Amino acid sequence: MDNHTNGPIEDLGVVLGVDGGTTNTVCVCLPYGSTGQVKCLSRAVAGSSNRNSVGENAAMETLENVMKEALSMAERDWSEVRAVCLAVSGVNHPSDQKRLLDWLRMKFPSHVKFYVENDAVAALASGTMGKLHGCVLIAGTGSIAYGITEDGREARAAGAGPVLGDWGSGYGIAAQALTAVIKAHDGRGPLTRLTDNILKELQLSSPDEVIGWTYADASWARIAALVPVVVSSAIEGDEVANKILHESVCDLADCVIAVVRRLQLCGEDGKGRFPLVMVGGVLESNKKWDIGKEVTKCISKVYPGINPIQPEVEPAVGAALLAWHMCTKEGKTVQNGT
Ligand SMILES: Nc1ncnc2c1ncn2[C@@H]1O[C@H](COP(=O)(O)OP(=O)(O)OP(=O)(O)O)[C@@H](O)[C@H]1O
Repeated sequence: MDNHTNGPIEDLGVVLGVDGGTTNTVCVCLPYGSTGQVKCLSRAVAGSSNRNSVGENAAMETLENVMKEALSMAERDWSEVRAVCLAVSGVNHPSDQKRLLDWLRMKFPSHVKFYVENDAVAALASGTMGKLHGCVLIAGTGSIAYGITEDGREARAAGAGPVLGDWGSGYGIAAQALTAVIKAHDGRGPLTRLTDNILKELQLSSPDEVIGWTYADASWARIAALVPVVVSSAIEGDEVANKILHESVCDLADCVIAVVRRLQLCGEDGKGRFPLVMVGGVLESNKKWDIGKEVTKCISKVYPGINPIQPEVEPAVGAALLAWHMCTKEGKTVQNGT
């Protein structure tokens, strides 16, 4: 996005990038033809836009409102939009994409360019500054690995929810820790410091109360919030917590390895270099038990050419950069008079 001109910047309109999650939806507005560093004109936040969680109508209403708000905060209107990238969780199938594309076409003038994808794509673009090549691993409440080759072949692993094998996610780690507490209590498993540490965190006095706590509200994010307790228990030397974390590291690494293998992102000899963007609270660095670092170590035993990247911008900016790149390509076409 570097521009080496010194004169006034011509106003060429704006692009919108939307990162639509299960909890939050973020929309950023970037000036098209902006210079130097990525500089957002505005940033708006709304609730869930995952149609699987809130239903189709509510999801679309959220998307429309968040784009409207970002435009209004930037003092722009719909007619100035050049391109829109919607990267939304729950977009898993071409029919999901088509529904959103049809909807966007009704909202915007016909010259506007659209790009609709799963939210993992925006996370990848946030680490590669809009270039679609490489792999992204997301480990937050849930987990997913997504990869794309320079010629546009895509693959993903996990991301289907905890019931369908998203081990290594925040939910996966915390659910195993809670299970270990119950097993230790009823004699099926070894004693573990997780018991005292989790009881203290939840302000409960006995493992029996943990059962009531989980039934009271089994939302994935509430359970997943216990991961830092598992990490601190492992740092204290607890074997059960350490085993849970080591197995989770392998599960997360397996997701990336499966995607890289299917796409041959490292070339046929497995030694080529490729960007691996790492996103999500579980991969945040902890000095004494760094899950993200252990995952990259594990992957690099199989694929030594990984280039781990912690993005400096948020996924919504990644989505806006994808929209921006789409315009750039299109801009060249327009200048050529086609
Ligand atoms: N320091 C830490 N070390 C390890 N895990 C952490 C740390 N801080 C937060 N977490 C975990 O990160 C997870 C939340 O991450 P994040 O905010 O990226 O997820 P999310 O956006 O809610 O979920 P998703 O990406 O699945 O939509 C929780 O499981 C939380 O316990």
